[in-house]
Amino acid sequence: MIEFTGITKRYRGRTALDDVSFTVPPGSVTGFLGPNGAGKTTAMRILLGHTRATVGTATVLGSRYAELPNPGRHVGSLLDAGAVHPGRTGRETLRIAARMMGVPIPQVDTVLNRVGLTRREGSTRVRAYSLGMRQRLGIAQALLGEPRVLVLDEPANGLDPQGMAWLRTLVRSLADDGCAVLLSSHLLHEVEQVADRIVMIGNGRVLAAGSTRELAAGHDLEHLYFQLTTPTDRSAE
Ligand SMILES: Nc1ncnc2c1ncn2[C@@H]1O[C@H](COP(=O)(O)OP(=O)(O)OP(=O)(O)O)[C@@H](O)[C@H]1O
Repeated sequence: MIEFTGITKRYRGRTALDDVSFTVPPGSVTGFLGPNGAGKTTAMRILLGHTRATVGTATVLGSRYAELPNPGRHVGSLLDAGAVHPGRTGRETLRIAARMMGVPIPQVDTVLNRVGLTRREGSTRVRAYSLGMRQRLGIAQALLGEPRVLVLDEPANGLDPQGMAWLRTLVRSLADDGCAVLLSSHLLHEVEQVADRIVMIGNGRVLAAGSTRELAAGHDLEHLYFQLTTPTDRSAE
């Protein structure tokens, strides 16, 4: 379970999040939607203890992330797939993470296999990875500790159509096994297919939250999205 309660985040007078409250229940996928700059990554960074909220609390499994013993065993996250040492191989990257989390080393090959990276790709330095391969490695790292909560920021970035279909199946099966999954994306059609619930934010505020079916209400998510989010007039900037 993930719980955001009254989260406000201000950066030098600019409000990135404004009194944001929502939950992500276990056994579900919650799609986190909103235009560029809406505050999705900021909310996830606060949840994962990368930055502090100005006001409010964000908890995961009932505790603040920093208070969880060995958090990687409870919460898997993918925030920036590019933030991996380029000189290490995928397998080395995961082995280091496994040692830090106290995860048995054979689990490294299990997750590499689960994300569809071959043995050869696992032995390749990350600098030679495509965007999609980096994304898969990031997802492998998120899965390493067999967490009950997953926080994935735009995990479909760079994945080809097969990769996106694979990601949908993976995320669905994790939720069906009881995981609470929070997944941000701009790919409305993808989210519509996999998410049980939607939280839509704009300008740092929750615009809509509820079951995907109820929110789409006979239309599709894109319809709702355009109804709720007013595009910024960039020509005026
Ligand atoms: N470290 C920071 N310092 C100042 N402002 C920041 C910082 N991080 C984010 N912001 C601002 O907070 C707001 C929300 O940004 P955030 O990255 O959370 O949006 P997002 O919904 O994830 O966007 P995108 O879809 O483009 O990834 C933006 O106005 C952004 O410029």
